[in-house]
Amino acid sequence: MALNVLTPWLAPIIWDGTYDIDILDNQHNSTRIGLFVFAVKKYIRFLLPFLESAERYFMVGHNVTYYVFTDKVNEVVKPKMADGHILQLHDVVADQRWQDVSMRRMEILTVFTKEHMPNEIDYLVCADVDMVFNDHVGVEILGDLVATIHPAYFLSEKGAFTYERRPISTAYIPHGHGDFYYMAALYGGKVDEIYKLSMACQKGIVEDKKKNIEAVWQEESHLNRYLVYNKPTKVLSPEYLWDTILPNGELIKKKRFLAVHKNHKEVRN
Ligand SMILES: CC(=O)N[C@H]1[C@@H](OP(=O)(O)OP(=O)(O)OC[C@H]2O[C@@H](n3ccc(=O)[nH]c3=O)[C@H](O)[C@@H]2O)O[C@H](CO)[C@H](O)[C@@H]1O
Ligand SMILES: [Mn+2]
Repeated sequence: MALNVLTPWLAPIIWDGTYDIDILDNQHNSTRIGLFVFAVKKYIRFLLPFLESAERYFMVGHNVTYYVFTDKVNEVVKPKMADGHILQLHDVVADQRWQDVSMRRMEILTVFTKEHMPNEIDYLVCADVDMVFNDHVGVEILGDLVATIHPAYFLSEKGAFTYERRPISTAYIPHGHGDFYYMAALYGGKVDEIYKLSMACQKGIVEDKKKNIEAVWQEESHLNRYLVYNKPTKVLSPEYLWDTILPNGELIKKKRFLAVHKNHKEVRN
């Protein structure tokens, strides 16, 4: 099985060994990078390990601003941070359903990528909080529009991708369309690109809600729909999103960003 390093539209797929970090670090010596994360309700428990692991592995030596959104600003324990790193804490409503918390991220992104972030950062990286950095994740992931291949589907036939297949949803992707199944737990890009992406996804989410439907994988379905018709300029291999319970781990030499195992029922209620 050959693992591709280039998409059919000639965007690089980033694996260990495809880039020289010294060259890239130099190119980005004044780049400002944001990391956007929600830690709402019980998910606050994941925040400190997430941030501590980010301090160890994420954009080391660069300017980083963490944008943390939580309903428990007063409970946040701040990690020890490197010089030039900033932690911004923002209040966000706690939706009852975990699906709504997860989708709320798109709405917040439409606001922040328009009003605050353009003056503060050049690139934004959006992540799930129930994750830990486990190896280097650096400026090699920066690009205009960047998405990560879902680690459960990197060897799958397109027909097996769990895109939204109901035409009534705005996230609908017809059979035969689409290139990869991307996971919403890590994506990013230039601030104005994430503004466009979040606007499109949020619009779709709202339209679906009006019709009383919810895409099969919530905002991940809308993200996939957007990326079928707006191709990412860089694609991250499953090195950048891995879960140790998955098969084919021997193909993934660097496991850079790992899912934390959780009891879904307990943590979501
Ligand atoms: C294997 C699997 O089932 N994957 C799906 C599941 O991912 P996950 O099981 O990874 O979703 P999740 O429970 O991590 O929720 C996504 C993120 O929303 C935030 N959050 C969520 C709930 C909450 O009470 N508080 C909070 O802060 C938090 O940043 C979290 O990491 O659901 C997502 C929701 O769209 C995607 O569809 C994923 O494909
Ligand atoms: Mn998650």
